[in-house]
Amino acid sequence: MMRWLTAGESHGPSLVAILEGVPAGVGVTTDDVAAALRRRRAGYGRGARMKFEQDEATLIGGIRHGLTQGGPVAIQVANSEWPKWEQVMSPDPVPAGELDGVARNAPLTRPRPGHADLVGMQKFGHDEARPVLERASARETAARVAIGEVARRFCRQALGVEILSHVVSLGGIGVPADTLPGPDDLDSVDADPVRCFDSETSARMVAEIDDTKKAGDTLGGVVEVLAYGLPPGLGSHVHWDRRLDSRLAGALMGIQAIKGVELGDGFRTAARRGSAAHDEIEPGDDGGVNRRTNRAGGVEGGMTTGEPLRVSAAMKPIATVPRALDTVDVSSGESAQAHHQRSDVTAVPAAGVVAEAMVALVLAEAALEKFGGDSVTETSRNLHSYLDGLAIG
Ligand SMILES: Cc1cc2nc3c(=O)[nH]c(=O)nc-3n(C[C@H](O)[C@H](O)[C@H](O)COP(=O)(O)O)c2cc1C
Ligand SMILES: C=C(O[C@@H]1CC(C(=O)O)=C[C@@H](OP(=O)(O)O)[C@H]1O)C(=O)O
Repeated sequence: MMRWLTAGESHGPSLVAILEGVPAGVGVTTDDVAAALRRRRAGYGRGARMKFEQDEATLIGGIRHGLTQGGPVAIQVANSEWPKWEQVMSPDPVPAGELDGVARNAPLTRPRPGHADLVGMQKFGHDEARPVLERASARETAARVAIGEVARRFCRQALGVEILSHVVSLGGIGVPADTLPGPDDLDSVDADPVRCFDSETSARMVAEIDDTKKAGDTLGGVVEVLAYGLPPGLGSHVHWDRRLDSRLAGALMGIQAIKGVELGDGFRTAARRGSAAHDEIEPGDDGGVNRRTNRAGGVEGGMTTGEPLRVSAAMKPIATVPRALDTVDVSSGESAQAHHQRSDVTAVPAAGVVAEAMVALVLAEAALEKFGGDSVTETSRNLHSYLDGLAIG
């Protein structure tokens, strides 16, 4: 069984993530994790904070000489801005008077619509938003990306699976319907300013980000995660919470600001006739079976089919809108403008990187359920024995 947790606040000393149940022998280094974290910070349209704040990754458990050892993997992602927040976010009580007049400690009493601010204050009994927004902030996704990199490497090394993502729409501008990066295209997607695989569409997205920035507004969009090389049979049809589609949807909806998830052609399939909605099966050259299409996105009956996995996630526009939204100042009960310091115009390219991490964690867990193994070698041997014994394949 694999399980994981993160802890930490946006302006705290560091985030930390623990991933338990990783087999021994996964090759991963500090540089690998740092490179994954850099990918999450990139993307045209991200805000000033991405430039001046650095993620400082430290592997603090479970990895020795570049290989996982079988114990829990713990990764710390420190925040280079911490010294400025040491008093405001101090875990221990701060001596009386020390925070008087400190601007960044001013109570945030104007909750921002679209954030956890207001309902978090109501639920947890806070009179200002700081204790809510510090944990709700998507900076937490840095911790997920760190352990997601371990899961991605396990998927690659034990199963031969490659996971990547690309932006399929941003601010309503979408790629042509047949845009599909292959397993080796991650670097070229990453080289694009908005992580879009179609350069003409990318240029229009960049122009839309520029216009939106001038207008003091923000944008959302859709990312698609692809996984190539999956065996048939991860997940199960036998119960709702064993279905791989259910688990992928939960994992992606668990990313801040994701409001919809689609497997394969998803909502487009709902508008088709049955004869044009499914993936017909035909005999393969090697005595096996082929699919004519992959509209289902590589999952049928809650199980991988062996076709590429395609799962998309829709992100709402950034909620801290520079042209601030209306709210109420809870200290006075009067109408006010929502609190705003700075904002990204869009974080859709970064959301793709986070979505890859979540998919990697789900696939690694599902693979370990199916094949077991306490080492990469053992998982891989079990996978090949299963593939060799497939009655139809
Ligand atoms: C990678 C990433 C970066 C984000 N950056 C910002 C940001 O700069 N400003 C902002 O207001 N929201 C940002 N968000 C979204 C907020 O975290 C999100 O709107 C908030 O958690 C409320 O969304 P929810 O209702 O889905 O929880 C970001 C989300 C992600 C995934
Ligand atoms: C710091 C990160 O993202 C932050 C996520 C975020 C939010 O509300 O989710 C709001 C912004 O923070 P702030 O409003 O404090 O400047 C982003 O910069 C990060 O991704 O590393």
